[in-house]
This record gives sequence, structure tokens and C-alpha cells, in this order.
Amino acid sequence: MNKLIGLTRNFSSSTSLNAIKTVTIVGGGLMGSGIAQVAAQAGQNVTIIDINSDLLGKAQKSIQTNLTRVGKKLYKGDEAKINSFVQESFERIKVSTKLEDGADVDLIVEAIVEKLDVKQELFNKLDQISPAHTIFATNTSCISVNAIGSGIKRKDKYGGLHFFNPVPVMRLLEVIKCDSTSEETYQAMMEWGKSVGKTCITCKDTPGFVVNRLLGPYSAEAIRMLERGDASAEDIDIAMKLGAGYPMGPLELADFTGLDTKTFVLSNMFEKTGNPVFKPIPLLDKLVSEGKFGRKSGEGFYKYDK
Ligand SMILES: CCCCCCCCCCCCC[C@H](O)CC(=O)SCCNC(=O)CCNC(=O)[C@H](O)C(C)(C)COP(=O)(O)OP(=O)(O)OC[C@H]1O[C@@H](n2cnc3c(N)ncnc32)[C@H](O)[C@@H]1OP(=O)(O)O
Ligand SMILES: NC(=O)c1ccc[n+]([C@@H]2O[C@H](COP(=O)([O-])OP(=O)(O)OC[C@H]3O[C@@H](n4cnc5c(N)ncnc54)[C@H](O)[C@@H]3O)[C@@H](O)[C@H]2O)c1
Repeated sequence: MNKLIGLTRNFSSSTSLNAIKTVTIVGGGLMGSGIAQVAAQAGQNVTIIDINSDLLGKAQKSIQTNLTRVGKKLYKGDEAKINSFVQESFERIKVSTKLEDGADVDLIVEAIVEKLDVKQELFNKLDQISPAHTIFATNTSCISVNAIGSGIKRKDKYGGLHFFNPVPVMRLLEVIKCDSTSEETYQAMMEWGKSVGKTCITCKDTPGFVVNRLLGPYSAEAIRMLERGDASAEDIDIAMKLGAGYPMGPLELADFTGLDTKTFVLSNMFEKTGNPVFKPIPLLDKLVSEGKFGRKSGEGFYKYDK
């Protein structure tokens, strides 16, 4: 089944007068590179900012690969169309390590490390250098959107845009409207989400929003099951794929989304909800302390070819 539902040959872009046409993604990692890809595919000009130039190079390579996957699906067998789709989309993406190179745009989406203080510092800096019309959004997995933006002046032009991994395939976008988000900004975020091929839902600024609040306990319990030795990682994953119809088992999904990010999310969910299901998991902490972050580091619960 074509999992890239929502992608059409005539890429939609918002038709409203204030359509978002220029986007900066801060953080060119797993998520930022995917968000940049879907915006570029939709005909928007994109800048990816990252503090790590090596990771910017990695992002460009993975975007090129994934644009080709999308192109092959859209233009089956027509090499000329596939190549022009990939080239035209890729040429819309610029990369830089300088924040000021991405400040003057219609929308900035933050997709940096899942740490409150680092996100706050970034938005406070951007608030100083971006023009008044620029909308800010965070792709946080579960940190309070209000807390992340607590230091910025443009609280009316700020909210949450939570994408799902891998961004070019997962059709959902959680749009989080803070009390301070203006209706105009909320509508612009919803329209932009649709313009990049997503089905948007709206939820309140609560820990884990919708998906992660439900996915969290499941994911945490799967790791504890492995830690107790109740079953092997392989069998836990096979069980949930064949027994519950999941496309990926919980442990391969954890490796896919990043064990480092999971520990940040877990501690935040425990702090904010007090739910014991989110208590620290020694096995997870051990893997992360050994630099085993999952696919992105070459090893997590499983080993991967680099
Ligand atoms: C201990 C934890 C406690 C607390 C945790 C709290 C919650 C958890 C927090 C974790 C971290 C953050 C989570 C985040 O905030 C929210 C999320 O992102 S949750 C994760 C959501 N994603 C999923 O669940 C993914 C499930 N997996 C799948 O859908 C599929 O396995 C797959 C990834 C799409 C891969 O599909 P497969 O069939 O297995 O493999 P293929 O390689 O054939 O791909 C299928 C199809 O898709 C195309 N494709 C795949 N990847 C890309 C890409 N990156 N770009 C473009 N296209 C892609 C591929 O070409 C195939 O196309 P086809 O040929 O089939 O047409
Ligand atoms: N991994 C997932 O499945 C997933 C899904 C949805 C949302 N998220 C959220 O998206 C965000 C990014 O997650 P990820 O998995 O892409 O992480 P990642 O580690 O793959 O990428 C983070 C990137 O941010 C860069 N970075 C860190 N601090 C920076 C700064 N101050 N300025 C600029 N760049 C900086 C890093 O160099 C890195 O390239 C997190 O908030 C995470 O919770 C993750």
C-alpha cells in the first residue's frame, strides 16, 4: 500500500493570502531533515540550520535518498520526471550553521534536542532576530509547548507542530494551540500542515499530546518486559506486529525514533504526570550511557549496518 498517502503530483501550497512559502527548520537530525524534505517537496523554500555541519551533510544525503524514494513512487519508471522532481525539490533546500541565515522566513520549526532549556534559549534568540511576521513552532515530542515559548514576545505567533517519524511517510501532524496562539496563527499552521501533505489533528498542550501519551506506556512496558527477561527483543517485536498489526514492534520502533530522545521524553513524562509507568528504566539508561541510541548510532536494542 502506498504509505505516502496525501502526496499528489500537483503539490498543494496554501492558497490563502498569507500562505507560508519560506520555512526554516532548526535541527537537521532525524526529524528536521524529514520536515525539510516534505516542505521542499511542496514547493517551499527551506533552510536547515544546525550547529553540527557534519550532521547537515548527513541530512542532505538522507533527503536526497528519500526524495528519490518518493519520486520513484510518484513518477513510476519515468526517470526524467523522477530526476527533475528530486533536483527541483533538493535545490529548494539550503543549509547553514548560522541561525541568522534562517531567521527571515514565514515559519520556523524547531526540531533540536529534546531539552527544555536548549529549546527555550533557541527561541529567545530567534525572537530577537526574526521579523515580527515570522511564526514559530516546536516539534517537541512531549515538553510543554507553553514552557518552551515562555520567554518569547510573539506568543500569539507560536504553537506546536508535532510530526511523526519518518516524516515523509507518517500522515499525522499534531497541531498544538496554546492559549496565547492567535486564531490566525493556528489557521496558518493547520493550512501549512495540509500543504505538506499531512492530516492535522489539534490537541491541548498536555504531556505527550495524543500519540505519545498513549504510545509511552506501551513503549516503556515493552522495554521493562525485555529487562525482566520475559521474552526476547525479537519475540516482543514479532508479537506486536503479528498479534496487534503494528508495522514495527516496540523495540525496533524505539531504535528507530532514538533511545536518547526516549530518555528525555520518559523523564519529562514522569516529571509532569507522576505516572509510575514513566519511571526511569535502568536498561534504557544503560544503553544510552553506552552511546547506543538505536539506528542513528548503529546500535540500540539491535545492531545496524552504519
Ligand atoms: C521508554 C519510552 C517511554 C516514553 C516514550 C514516550 C513516547 C515515545 C517517544 C519516543 C520518541 C519520540 C516519538 C515521536 O515524538 C513521535 C513518533 O514519531 S512515534 C513513531 C511513529 N512512527 C511509527 O510508528 C513508524 C512505524 N513504522 C512504519 O510505519 C514502517 O515500518 C516504516 C517506517 C514506514 C517502514 O516501512 P517498511 O514497510 O517496514 O519498510 P520500507 O522501507 O519498505 O518502507 C515502506 C514504504 O515507505 C517508504 N519510506 C520509508 N521510509 C521513508 C522515508 N524516510 N522517506 C520516504 N519514503 C520512505 C518506502 O519507500 C516504502 O514505500 P513503498 O515502496 O512501500 O511504496
Ligand atoms: N525521533 C523521533 O522519532 C521524533 C519524532 C517526533 C518529534 N521528535 C522531536 O523532534 C526533536 C528532534 O528530535 P530528533 O530525533 O530529530 O533528534 P536528533 O538528535 O536526530 O536531531 C537533533 C538535531 O538538533 C541539532 N541541535 C541540537 N541543539 C541545537 C541548537 N541549539 N541549534 C541548532 N541545532 C541544534 C543536533 O545537532 C541534531 O542534528 C526533539 O524535540 C524530539 O523530541 C522526535
